[in-house]
Amino acid sequence: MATQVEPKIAPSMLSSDFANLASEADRMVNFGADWLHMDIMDGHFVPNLTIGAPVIESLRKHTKAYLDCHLMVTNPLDYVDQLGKAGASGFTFHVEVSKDNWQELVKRIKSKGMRPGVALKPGTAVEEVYPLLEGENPVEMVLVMTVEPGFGGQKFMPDMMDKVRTLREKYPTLDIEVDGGLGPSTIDVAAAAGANCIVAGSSVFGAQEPAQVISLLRASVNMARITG
Ligand SMILES: O=C(CO)[C@H](O)[C@H](O)COP(=O)(O)O
Ligand SMILES: [Fe+2]
Repeated sequence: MATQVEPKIAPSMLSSDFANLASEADRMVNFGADWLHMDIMDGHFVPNLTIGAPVIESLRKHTKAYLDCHLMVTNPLDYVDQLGKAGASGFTFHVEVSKDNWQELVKRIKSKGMRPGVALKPGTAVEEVYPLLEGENPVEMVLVMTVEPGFGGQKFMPDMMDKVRTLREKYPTLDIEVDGGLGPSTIDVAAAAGANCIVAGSSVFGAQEPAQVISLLRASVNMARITG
């Protein structure tokens, strides 16, 4: 369906060469990335361990880019202050671990100058995020996982598009992000469902011409916005 929201193409730095993170970030911005997607994992919420606030702080010294942080951690509240200080731009926590404290989380995220978002795993019903969009202090983005969180390079789950469609119908101006298995062969269904923020790791970093993939992803979102 047609959307008024702008496309945001966010290469996932999980697929970058972590030993050269600053130059990888520059390369993606020069290729046309709007955001850089930073996957923060604690080895507990997901069976993988990646980066945390010290790496965000180091990267922030080298780039002005919007750092779209996806927190795959069991205790997101513990990360708010350090990530705010480190220079994160967006802070997206998982609904599965924040049912009891999301209001406090959102307030703290905003008070640290970051943009709050909520993510949901493939097995989580879309209705779970409604309260976070309707309260006094709503989140500003919903991230619909299209793979099980934890690793890059997995297969896109088309069944998740029902969640995207439902959210887009209910919230026409909401930023809806899809994450996992997005690339030239899967973008059209995600864009048609109403996703506007597109995370892509292996399809961008593994491409011969990453700039072409980024521009194709953007074109697909724009086309869906026009044709609805
Ligand atoms: O959150 C993630 C994994 O948990 C990543 O952002 C995601 O998997 C991106 O990688 P790819 O595009 O290769 O699937
Ligand atoms: Fe992610």
